[in-house]
Parts: sequence; structure tokens; C-alpha cells
Amino acid sequence: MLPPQPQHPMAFATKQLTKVYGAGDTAVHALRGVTIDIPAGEIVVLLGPSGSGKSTLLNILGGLDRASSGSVFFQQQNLSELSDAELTRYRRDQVGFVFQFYNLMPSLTARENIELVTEIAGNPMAADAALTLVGLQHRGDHFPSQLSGGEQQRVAIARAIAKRPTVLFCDEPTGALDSNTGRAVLKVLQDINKEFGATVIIVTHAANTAKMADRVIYFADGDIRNISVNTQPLSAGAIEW
Ligand SMILES: Nc1ncnc2c1ncn2[C@@H]1O[C@H](COP(=O)(O)OP(=O)(O)OP(=O)(O)O)[C@@H](O)[C@H]1O
Repeated sequence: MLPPQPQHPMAFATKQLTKVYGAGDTAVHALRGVTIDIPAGEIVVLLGPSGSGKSTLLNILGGLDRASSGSVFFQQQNLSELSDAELTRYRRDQVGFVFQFYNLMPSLTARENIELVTEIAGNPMAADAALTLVGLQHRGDHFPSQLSGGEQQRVAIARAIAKRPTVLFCDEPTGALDSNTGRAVLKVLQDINKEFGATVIIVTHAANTAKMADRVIYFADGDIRNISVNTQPLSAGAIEW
């Protein structure tokens, strides 16, 4: 029998990743040759001015979009070489997404919103277990309109984690929330990182979020300007806004 493969220490490794939207005079160079390693199990925060390419990178890492050139490895797999069907499987099996505006189905309860995902996942947890993880075990029968913004975001996080993703991508997860609610949502992300070892990658304008990160990547003009490593990340509850 073959010995078990050593765990690859990197969640992602990109090389000279570019993304160009459009062509000719109107082409937008959103990524200009991004090379970065993202270690598995970290909380990584992407900061940078509007339009600097943060969401574009997130979408390519998450398999929602494809790079124009360069390579992007998830563990040992080059996402750039996957067929559409393989990329869909990657998204379904490995990746959870959390967006600024929750994207819950208004006509479904909190539990049903989560079940939409767990029904097609390979090894999901029960919807109620996911709701318990985000502290909403009593709200499963409620519709999104009966929940506050922070509660809706926690349902969206429960939906994202119910399939036990390897990576959780969060694009402005606290953008629509007040500071206390935002802190509670960040705490849930931190707990999930600790409890499940999921790599959590957060794009945000809320610079203080960087204090809970293991690694902070500063973007400008389609490329990385700086990377800083936090040896002592703060607990989300201790972050000042
Ligand atoms: N589908 C698209 N078509 C054309 N241009 C696009 C598209 N998506 C993004 N862009 C452009 O690519 C550049 C990078 O956008 P991106 O959304 O990645 O930036 P960002 O750093 O996430 O910005 P923000 O903080 O405002 O969300 C911007 O100039 C944007 O206008």
C-alpha cells in the first residue's frame, strides 16, 4: 500500500496571474501578474483601494471566473486547466462563498436556504447543525425578511459552511452591517477557521478586520503591494471599529 500523501501546506499558489476584461482600447487590466502562496488553514484578509483587483482574484481562486493567463493551483490541481464541469465540481465540493448582501432566497426559510446546498453536497452537515454553529438554532423556520441583517449574514455563513468547505471566500461580509453585528459575524468566521481548519479568505474595506488575520495582502492597481504576517491575530471580539 502507498504511504499517505503528505498534506500540501498551501491552499493556493498562483503564478503570474492576469485578468483582462474586454479588449482593445476599452480593455481593463484587473490583475497584472499576481504571484502568491496562501497557506492552508489561515485567515487571509485582502485590503486595497476600490478597483484594485481584490474581488477578481477572489473569484478566480473560488472558480467563479477564469484567469486570462498564468496558473492558479488549489492544492495540487491547476484550476486553469480544469474543464467547466470540473471547475463546477471544485466549487461544489471545496468552496463556500459569503457575499455582502447575503443572497438568500426570500421565499425559503433559513433552514431551506441551507438545504438547497446540502442536498447536492457530498458530505454535508445537517442544516440545523450549521444553524447551531452560527448561533441561530432557534430561527430555522424563519424567512429572511424576519431576520436582521447580521442574522441573515449568519444564515448565509451557515449555508456556506454546511457542506464543510476546504476554503471559505468572503467578499465584504460585514459591508452592510453595523460594527457590533459585523464583529459578531467575524467571530463566526474565526470560530469556523479554528473548529474546521477551513482556510478563510476575506476581501474587505474594513481595515480593522486585518487584525484578526494570519496574513494581510495589500492590493493596488491589479497587483500585490505588500504582505504582512500577524504572529498574534486578535480575537474578532476584541477588534475596535
Ligand atoms: N465584468 C467586468 N467587466 C469589466 N471590468 C470589470 C469587470 N469586473 C471587474 N472589472 C474591473 O476590474 C477592475 C478590478 O475590479 P475588482 O472588482 O476586482 O476590484 P476590487 O478591488 O474588488 O474593488 P472594490 O473594492 O470596489 O470591490 C476594476 O477596474 C473593475 O472595474
